[in-house]
Amino acid sequence: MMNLPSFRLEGKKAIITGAGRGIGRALAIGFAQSGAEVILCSRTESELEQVKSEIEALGGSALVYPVDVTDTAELKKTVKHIFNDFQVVDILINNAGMNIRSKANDVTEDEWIRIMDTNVKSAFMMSQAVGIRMQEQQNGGSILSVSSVAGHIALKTGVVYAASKAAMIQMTKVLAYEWGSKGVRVNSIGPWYFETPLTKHLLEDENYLNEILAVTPLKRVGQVEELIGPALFLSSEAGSYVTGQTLFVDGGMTINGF
Ligand SMILES: NC(=O)C1=CN([C@@H]2O[C@H](COP(=O)(O)OP(=O)(O)OC[C@H]3O[C@@H](n4cnc5c(N)ncnc54)[C@H](O)[C@@H]3O)[C@@H](O)[C@H]2O)C=CC1
Ligand SMILES: C[C@H](O)[C@@H]1OC(=O)[C@H](O)[C@@H]1O
Repeated sequence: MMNLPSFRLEGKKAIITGAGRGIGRALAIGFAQSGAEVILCSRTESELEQVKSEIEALGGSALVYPVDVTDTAELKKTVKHIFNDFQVVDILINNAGMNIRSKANDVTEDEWIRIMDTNVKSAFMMSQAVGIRMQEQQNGGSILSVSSVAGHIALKTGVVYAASKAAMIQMTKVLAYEWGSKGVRVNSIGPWYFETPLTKHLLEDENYLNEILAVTPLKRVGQVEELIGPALFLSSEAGSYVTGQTLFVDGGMTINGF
């Protein structure tokens, strides 16, 4: 008889950034339904309160910490506040992100700063602030960043966005390398298209959607609920010997078969 690994999160505390809508909201609800006490972070308090209400209606537990993750001082103060309230945090999900889909010829310095600050700097600063505390915890912790297939192959969704997501993949490897001995696992997931407020307008364009489906072996875009399983695997005991990896959740898109 083998000890089957658990995907359950009872007794675990999980911080999720960008938890107010889209992928972050789905992961927050899914992790709460898996037993975790979820700590909801994003700029929009009203969205977070709505997700908190949804989680509580399902019998789960959630707390709201509004924060702009691009403001490092505010981010560090919020993380300190969270640890004062919880003492231990077991899981961090770096999900907050954005995109401005400019062609390379048209990218402005402000666009570069906004995308890199939101997608990469915030993920590193959160990982550092939370990871330093996780290294002091008896059971370490798990950090999961939401990258993208755009960090692995060329897309037409913006060169700066792609660079930011590639940076997250490499950051994942080096943090895993440095923190493994302290029991902190660091991984990322790389989604292809999922219907969220970030992508809804794109996926409503029939021609654009057909282009996506033409390169997607499963011939459909993802549903945000389909990210919960991969995220749970990497964040729970079921993924206890996995670190430094990026799991592409992409309908097969990155295999580029012909
Ligand atoms: N939807 C998709 O097809 C894909 C999304 N992704 C990534 O998944 C993550 C979530 O994307 P979606 O849910 O689609 O986007 P979304 O736009 O629906 O949600 C983004 C979330 O991040 C939060 N956020 C943005 N800037 C913030 C800031 N400065 N401080 C705090 N919170 C902030 C927003 O409030 C929102 O809750 C992003 O990192 C995105 O790059 C990756 C691949 C595909
Ligand atoms: C697959 C990409 O990550 C996806 O493409 C977009 O246009 C959005 O920005 C999503 O991130």
